[in-house]
Amino acid sequence: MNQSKEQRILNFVLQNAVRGDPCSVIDAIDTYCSQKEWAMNVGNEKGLILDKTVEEINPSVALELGTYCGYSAVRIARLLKAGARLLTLEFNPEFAAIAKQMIEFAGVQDKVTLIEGPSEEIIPQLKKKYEVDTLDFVFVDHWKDRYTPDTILLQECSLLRKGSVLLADNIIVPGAPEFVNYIRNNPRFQCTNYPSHLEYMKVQDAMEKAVFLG
Ligand SMILES: O=C(NCCCCc1cc2cnccc2s1)c1cc(-c2ccc(F)cc2)cc(O)c1O
Ligand SMILES: [Mg+2]
Repeated sequence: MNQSKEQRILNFVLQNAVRGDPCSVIDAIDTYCSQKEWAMNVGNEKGLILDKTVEEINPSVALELGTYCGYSAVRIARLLKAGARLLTLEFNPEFAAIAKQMIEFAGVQDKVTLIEGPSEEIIPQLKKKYEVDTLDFVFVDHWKDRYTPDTILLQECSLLRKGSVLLADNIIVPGAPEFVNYIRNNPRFQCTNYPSHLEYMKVQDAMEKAVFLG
């Protein structure tokens, strides 16, 4: 049975990065995916926007929708203060298995809770089952047609508080036009657009930051 692309990415990291060094894991994934096989990691250019947003907020509790191979989970977790935590949701069991190994190799497993399942099922469980009060930061990077319903669901589940920050990937490619329309016309959110490029490509993309006003 030949290997998946995601398994090849993990193998490259295991052979080329340094165990316990998140930056070397991030660099190895970016090297592989820019030189060998494209993959839907947020990448280094948009990754720097993610880094700056996380550093600005310094979240105690962060949520990621869409783990994939764990690239952005490692990027976020490496910046979290002692005691802070990241919950990351992945729908695909194969991707979740790769991400678990990636997160452990990077040495950030103590900060990260990887949850397998659909967002619409998991989000309503965050308070009771995962002991979340409110979320300081949400990185939105899953199915593009779930950005809006899940932003509504987060509000319905009282998981956002005044100042909670959402950062959404892929505003242009693949695109999330319904989300852009929803969030920019919603008086309860203060939005900022960050033009960038699709990971590992010269194609325009963007991220959208939305601060919940309560
Ligand atoms: O689809 C993308 N990401 C979503 C996959 C999420 C699956 C999940 C659903 C779900 C539901 N509940 C909980 C957890 C989860 S995880 C994606 C795609 C491209 C892309 C692909 C081809 C292309 F030509 C140009 C860009 C670039 C990107 O940066 C992406 O993020
Ligand atoms: Mg993305």
